[in-house]
Amino acid sequence: MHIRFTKMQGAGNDFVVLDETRGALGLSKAQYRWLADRHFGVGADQILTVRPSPGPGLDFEYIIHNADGGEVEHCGNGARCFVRYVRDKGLTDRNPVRVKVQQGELSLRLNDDGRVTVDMGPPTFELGRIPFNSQDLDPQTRGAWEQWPLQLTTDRQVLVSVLSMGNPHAVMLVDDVDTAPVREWGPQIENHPRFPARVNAGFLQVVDRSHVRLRVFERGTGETLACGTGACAAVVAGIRLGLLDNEVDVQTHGGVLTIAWQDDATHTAPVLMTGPATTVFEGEVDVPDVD
Ligand SMILES: N[C@H](CCC[C@H](N)C(=O)O)C(=O)O
Repeated sequence: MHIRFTKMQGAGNDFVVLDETRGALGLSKAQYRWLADRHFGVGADQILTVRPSPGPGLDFEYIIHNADGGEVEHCGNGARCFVRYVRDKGLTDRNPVRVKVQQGELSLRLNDDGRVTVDMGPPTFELGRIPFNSQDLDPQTRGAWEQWPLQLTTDRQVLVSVLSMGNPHAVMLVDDVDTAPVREWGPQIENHPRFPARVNAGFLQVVDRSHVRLRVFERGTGETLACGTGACAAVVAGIRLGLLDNEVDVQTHGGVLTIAWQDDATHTAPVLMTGPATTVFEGEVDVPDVD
């Protein structure tokens, strides 16, 4: 199948963007995986698809597939590229743009300085909705685990704060992200049996109350240069642990994301993420009928 695509990146998290506003491409999981493949395909962390509005009050539907071909609930860096794409392609002149994702709706605003601010919605802490499997735990232990951080047994005991930004995250505090065992522990946490849908594993170094460093071993992709939902999850965890103020610059290998969360006793305030979104090149390719 011959397709056109746009290559984009947000803080080094890179994407192939597909336009299905004039008709569905009907790609298979294997074809998404091929598009993401950095040797046999185009190469990307995720594949983003723009689809027509699914209903009133919404401008588009936003679909995300990981490099392993699996469809997922959310991609924060991708959301910033999404609004850059639909505006640059003349698919809308609205600002902000409202899009439907699996778990809800997002508002995406292109700022005058070229950065993009996304209202990522509120975090979710209820273990069953992350999802985090705690059925075998007695209610008292389970209740305690709701209070964070949770003990995970990998090849050693690790403490993680678990939450959802629409997609699942486990955030672990480390002294130095440069020496953190991301490649060793990332896959163990990603595939831990406590996470029936797997999980994105964040490694968070607190520099001061408004600056952190972060590496994320992403579910279905591996370590990326930046993870937008991971930056949101890490800052939310840091604020709830009393380590961070309510606006934080997150230094990733690919750039800086600014995350703001005005937490209160209900923990239901929306998380705002601001960062870059860049078009790298336009392309077209014959996607093979892989399976
Ligand atoms: N790997 C993530 C999806 C992409 C998230 C990340 N690229 C972002 O910017 O939020 C997951 O499986 O939930």
